[in-house]
Order: sequence, then C-alpha cells, then structure tokens
Amino acid sequence: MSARIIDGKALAETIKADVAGRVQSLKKTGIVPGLAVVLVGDDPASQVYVRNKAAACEKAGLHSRVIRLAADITEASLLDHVRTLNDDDAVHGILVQLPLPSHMNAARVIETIAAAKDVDGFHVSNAGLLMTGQPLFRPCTPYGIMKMLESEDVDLWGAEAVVVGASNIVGKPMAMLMLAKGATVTLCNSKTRDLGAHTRRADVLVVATGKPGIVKGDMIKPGAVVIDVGINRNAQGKLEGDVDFESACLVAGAITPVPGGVGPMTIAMLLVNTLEAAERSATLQPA
Ligand SMILES: Nc1nc2c(c(=O)[nH]1)N[C@@H](CN(C=O)c1ccc(C(=O)N[C@@H](CCC(=O)O)C(=O)O)cc1)CN2
Ligand SMILES: [Mg+2]
Repeated sequence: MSARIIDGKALAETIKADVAGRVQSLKKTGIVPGLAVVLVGDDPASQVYVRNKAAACEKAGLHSRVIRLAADITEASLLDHVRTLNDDDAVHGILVQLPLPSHMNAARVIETIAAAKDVDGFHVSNAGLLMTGQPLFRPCTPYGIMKMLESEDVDLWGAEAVVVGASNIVGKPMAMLMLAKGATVTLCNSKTRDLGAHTRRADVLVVATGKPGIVKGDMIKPGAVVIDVGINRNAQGKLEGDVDFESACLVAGAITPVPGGVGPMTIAMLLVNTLEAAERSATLQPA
C-alpha cells in the first residue's frame, strides 16, 4: 500500500486564486485589504516566512507592510508599534511573527493586537470564541488543515481524531476545529504515555511537535489520514516533518508531504483571514 499524497501547494494556489478574485470585488467598493507583519530580529526561517507572506499578499492584490525591528528592541517599543497599527484604518490584519526574542512576553504582545485585526487568531478573545463554537479568526495552520481534510472528503463526524502536540497555535485550535465537526478528539502532549497506543486508534492523525520522526509507520492505523505539521531541517539541510514519511506511506491512506503540505496552506489561510477582516470592516463603514 502506498498513501495518496495530499498536495497542499496545489490547494493553496486554488485558495489564493479565489482570494484574488474576492479582493478585486472588494476593491470596487474602495477598500484594499491590508496586512501588516511585524518581524522582530533576524531569525532566518522567520525572514523567509515573512517574505513569502508579503509576496503572497502582493500576488493576490492585498496591500502588505512589513515592519522590521531589531532583536534588542524593548517590549514596550514593540507594543507601541502594534498600537499604531491597531489605529491604522488601512491595516485590516496584524500579525507578529513568532518566535519572539526571549526577553519578550509573547502572550502580552499578542493580547495587544486588536482582536478584530488578529488574523493569526491567537488573541485570547479569538481563542475563546473558537472554543465556544463562534470563531472569528481560525488560526491559519489548523484552518488550512481543515481545508485539506475537506478537499479529501474526510468525514470527521464520529471519527477518531488524534492530535500530537498541544501548542496554542496548532494543537489546541486543531482539536477544537475537529471537535466542532463531530470528531472524538484525543490531544496528546509531551507527557503522554505510550503515544503509539493513541496514534494507532486515529482515523485522522495530526502531528505537530517539532520532533522529527516522532511518528513512524507502526504507530499509524492502516488507511488513516496523516497530517504532518513539522518543519525540521536535518543535518544535510533537507526539510523533514515530524512523521517518518517512508514508513508512514506504507500504512496511511493519505499523507501530507514536507515541504509542500501544510506550510503553503498556512499562508493561503492568512490571506483568507485578512480578506475577511477587510470585508467585515466594509460592512461597518458608514454609507
Ligand atoms: N505569527 C505567526 N508565527 C508563526 C506561524 C504563524 O502561523 N503565525 N507559523 C509558523 C511559521 N509559518 C508562518 O508564519 C510558516 C511556516 C512554514 C511555511 C511553509 O510554507 N513551509 C514550506 C517550506 C518552506 C521552507 O522551505 O522553509 C512547506 O512546508 O512547504 C509557511 C509559514 C511559526 N511562526
Ligand atoms: Mg508541509
């Protein structure tokens, strides 16, 4: 058996093309959707992601602004930049690229972003809305994964879904989104005993730990849909996921590759969230 490969890159292109069409319609009302990305420091991976976000915005017709700040900027100064963006009507979406330098309190920074512009969906208000089944912004990576499952016609109603990794930006919102679609969700973390006993029950398995190869083929239920969120660079400089792709392919029914799986969907859903923030702002404007 060899798993079907879920092509996140292709699906992301389709979604971005749809966004581009909706942007053109919105522009006819005089509104140009705008995204501001704040990058603190010079982490090489973050620089690539931020560049890719800006390029994707421009290609789809959104306005994008990147605010690059030195690694040693104070948290107070970063918060001032965020507040200025909160007050800027040309900016519909704001995100602060993570991780932040260690002298900053990321939670405090995220809470300073206006919840109505929090296109990452990380603000406590947005996390709470998601948890209570009334999402405003869904965090981009789990949102992208839901779109991939939808494109594969995966029925979550009554399915066993297992998420490995309980971060605020992927694991926890992922669990909430699948729960809302009727799955029975198990959320595993770094203290979980006998991880394989959980993963082997999964019809849908999402792995987001940052630990390369933590899930191997013998931990997967035959025919399962496996979503690999990990992006790890190995000693040869090659990207690899959290799932051992070779052994997993022999058992899974469908699997996302790394690269070309979840990553491109994260950026596509950021455009969707930014466009929708701008569309909402249009309905709030006086006639
Ligand atoms: N504020 C945020 N910070 C971070 C987020 C986020 O959603 N919001 N997620 C990640 C990084 N990230 C987006 O910011 C991101 C990571 C990877 C990709 C991607 O397209 N990956 C490619 C491979 C790219 C490469 O060659 O390195 C792939 O998987 O095919 C997009 C976005 C942490 N920070
Ligand atoms: Mg991927």
